[in-house]
Amino acid sequence: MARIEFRNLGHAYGPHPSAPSDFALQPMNMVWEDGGAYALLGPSGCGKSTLLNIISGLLTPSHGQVLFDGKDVTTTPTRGRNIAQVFQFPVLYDTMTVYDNLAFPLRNRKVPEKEVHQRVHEVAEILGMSHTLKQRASGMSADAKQKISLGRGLVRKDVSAILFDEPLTVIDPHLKWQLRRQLKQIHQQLKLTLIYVTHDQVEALTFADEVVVMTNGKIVQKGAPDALFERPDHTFVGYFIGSPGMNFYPVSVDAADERGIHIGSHRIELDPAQVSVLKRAQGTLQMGIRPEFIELAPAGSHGALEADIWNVQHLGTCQLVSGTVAGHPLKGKLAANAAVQPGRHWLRLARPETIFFCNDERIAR
Ligand SMILES: Nc1ncnc2c1ncn2[C@@H]1O[C@H](COP(=O)(O)OP(=O)(O)OP(=O)(O)O)[C@@H](O)[C@H]1O
Repeated sequence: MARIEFRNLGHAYGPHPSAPSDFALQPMNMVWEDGGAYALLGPSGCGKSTLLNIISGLLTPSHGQVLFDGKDVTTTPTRGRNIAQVFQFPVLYDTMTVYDNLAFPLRNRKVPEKEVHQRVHEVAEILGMSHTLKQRASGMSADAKQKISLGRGLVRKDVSAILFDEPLTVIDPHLKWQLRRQLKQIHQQLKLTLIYVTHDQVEALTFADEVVVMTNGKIVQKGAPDALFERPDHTFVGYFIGSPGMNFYPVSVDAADERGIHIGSHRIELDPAQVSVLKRAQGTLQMGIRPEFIELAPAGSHGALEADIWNVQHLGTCQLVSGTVAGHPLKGKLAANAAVQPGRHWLRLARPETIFFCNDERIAR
């Protein structure tokens, strides 16, 4: 396994890039630690495949360097990088048995048959495929074939990293959940460097130790799943992670007011320390609060505003309320036993978990 480092690495598909929008991947410095389990999460077109293809060597970056354990591999082709890849759709030999498919990457590297036998059985056991080893791949379901592809990615112990590009797309939802857990276990047992590309936050958050969130060719945060939820560094992370995502409100400050801020024409009281951070910031200010942290509050109380709630949905463990506050949309997850019905209610929006952003970047929590 390897430590992978990007040094000022970026990529533009067209010639002579100048503006940030010319880059599919904005120049960045970044380290993927040896043995780390990473998820690369972002919407379609944000640059995930470009980044993965640069690591695997399918694409040479237009800017900067890629290093594996300190060695510059920027122009080294894929076969010289010792990378295993698992794609969205099964890549295997239909006419071969499951055993021979799993053994292929090892035999290709001239691994002794005894070791092949041991490793194939180990991986088949982990994936729950031991009973199918003698079957031909051709007659198997799409799920089973993709499991074989996963196995082919996992079978070699000597790879620098294993790259997964949305590997569970064709898998049935129940099996998806099982496989995600298996992949996590495999990582814990084997300590492989795994990079898992997905646009599905549940997949990313359950699989990875560290989630790397991308938008518009830029990494906006790299962190543990709970950090992304509790302390998003960027409004995009607040919006993209969570279900529903964070609520955002535009904020203005008044030089003479040390204890409050405004959302439109509505004043909300904050701690003076928070107000002073906002006053020093130069740029567009926003307040972000996750639906999970909103609570009912007494009329006119500290940190609260009056909201117009037009829908209450009982979800068993909580009540999902939808409405508006100060003319902006609001989603809140209130306690299952909270006394709430459609109508006007005071809600506490400024809480210890509330985040303030300036020009989309977190400046205070
Ligand atoms: N071969 C190419 N030539 C020109 N532009 C490209 C090429 N491949 C990708 N792009 C552009 O680069 C940007 C990033 O694309 P990329 O495929 O890396 O995103 P992605 O996050 O992997 O998206 P998806 O999840 O849809 O695969 C997009 O704007 C895309 O249109």
